[in-house]
Amino acid sequence: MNGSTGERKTRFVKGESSNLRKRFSLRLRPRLRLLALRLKRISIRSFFNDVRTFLQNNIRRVAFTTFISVVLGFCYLFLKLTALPSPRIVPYSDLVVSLQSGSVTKVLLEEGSRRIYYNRDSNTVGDNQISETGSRAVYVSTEKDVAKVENVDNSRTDQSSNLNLLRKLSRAQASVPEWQYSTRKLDRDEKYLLSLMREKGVTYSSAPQSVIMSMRSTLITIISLWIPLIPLMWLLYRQLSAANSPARKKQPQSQTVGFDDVEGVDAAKLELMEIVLCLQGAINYQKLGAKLPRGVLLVGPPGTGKTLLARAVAGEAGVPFFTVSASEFVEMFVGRGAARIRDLFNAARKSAPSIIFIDELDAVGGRRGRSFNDERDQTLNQLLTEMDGFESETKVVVIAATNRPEALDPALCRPGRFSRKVLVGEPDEGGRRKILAVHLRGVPLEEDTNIICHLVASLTPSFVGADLANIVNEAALLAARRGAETVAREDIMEAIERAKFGINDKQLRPSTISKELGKLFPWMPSLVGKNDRRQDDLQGPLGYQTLS
Ligand SMILES: Nc1ncnc2c1ncn2[C@@H]1O[C@H](COP(=O)(O)OP(=O)(O)OP(=O)(O)O)[C@@H](O)[C@H]1O
Repeated sequence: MNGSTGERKTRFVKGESSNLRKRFSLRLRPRLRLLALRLKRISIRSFFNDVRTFLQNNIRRVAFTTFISVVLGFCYLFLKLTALPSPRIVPYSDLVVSLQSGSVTKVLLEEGSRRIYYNRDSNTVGDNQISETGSRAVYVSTEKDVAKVENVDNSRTDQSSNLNLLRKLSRAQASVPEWQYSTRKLDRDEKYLLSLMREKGVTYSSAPQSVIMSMRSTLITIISLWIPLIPLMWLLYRQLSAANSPARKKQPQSQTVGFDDVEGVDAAKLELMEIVLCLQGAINYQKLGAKLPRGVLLVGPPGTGKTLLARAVAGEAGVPFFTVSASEFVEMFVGRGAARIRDLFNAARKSAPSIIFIDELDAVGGRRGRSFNDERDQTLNQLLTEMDGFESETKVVVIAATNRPEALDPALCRPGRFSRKVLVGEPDEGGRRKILAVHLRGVPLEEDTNIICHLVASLTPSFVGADLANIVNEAALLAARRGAETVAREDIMEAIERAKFGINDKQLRPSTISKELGKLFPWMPSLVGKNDRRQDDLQGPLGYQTLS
């Protein structure tokens, strides 16, 4: 019986180990093979190349991180090397009681602080105090330990405990501080303390804190203060660096847009033409004692071409053009927006004659005192000051655009600032025709451009320049989707329909989408084939199978 159970056991163990081996071969082997393959593919040279390119791209960050790590490393080393066993901190009354009992041997009064260090005669220290002190006061018990060791040695009852005690003793001696106790001095008690020490014949002296120790405590204070401040500093740094980044620094742009590119806003064009002529010096306004208009405010609904007009002014005048959106001045930190306005105007003054264009002026030019946003008010004040600060001969014109002139602070619109307001309204039919002609310039049409312009202009009342530009673009895209060489009338009609009513249901039908996708990606038979076959309830949410 026993033999058979033993056999079964060995068979069972064998079976288990073979199972394990199977599992190993099934799970681990392929993985190991894959890992080996991957490791083979990684060449050391490419790895070093990657590291080099990473370092080249992030040299500043790497240098900064290394510097911080080295500094922290040094701090750690310094703290570690200068670490001394600290004395036990006790209440002031303990010092007085010890002095009275005559157990104090030596006292040091630290200069420049209220700290007092003292030592006691260890023979008079009670057992209860030793246990109380814990790890810090192991040194207090050194002599007692010696006595204990001797006793234990004599009796030779337990050699291992003897060894343990010896080890403990050596560790204790290594951590013996110069001063056993430390306390804080009480105000107006020096006289009593001194008289008590004299009376008991205690050795006392005073000394300044050692340089290393004062450095150590300063370092600890700095580190403990800075660590919680780091996230805040990081936030501040990011804000400031974002504000001062080269991308944000205003560079003048040379414009390639001219008045020929802006149509349907003839009255506004005429007004601005005068400024162009003044900047070019074609009109001698100074001879008659006139001043160059400081600011021009373009007012009108969105998409009517205000930005385009401002660009055209710069393009026609051939002067540097500084363009900003007023929302760029809205900063988190008080004073940053104002500083950026100052920078912008300084840069424009340096490259005068020049044009500054501020888009969406209402973002900073809203009435002051309406909100608690002090930062915005400061930015606006700075803008007002800068516009006042132009000398009469400085040829810098500020053009601003807004859709909400009623929201602007009245101080912005007074003469000398944005005194000239130019309305850029919705174009009439003739205007729309001209705008379409501008945008159809580079588009190959099946029919005559004039006919298309007339047709589209008549079908799009209340459309602005941006809408018309969008219609032309959509039509071209639809034609490209068809694979056509030219834009047909149908494409334009569909683009108008889309602009007016959005993309309709008919176009969104699954079959339509699959057909369109099939046309766009004819090399994907899976897409075309499956979609043609599967127009039933098994289709995906978009009416076609997934590409995978
Ligand atoms: N009068 C126009 N002539 C030609 N193109 C125009 C005209 N108006 C608008 N566009 C087209 O619309 C686009 C957007 O126009 P733009 O940015 O100048 O409008 P905006 O009035 O400044 O709008 P917003 O008030 O929203 O900033 C232009 O890039 C241009 O293609």
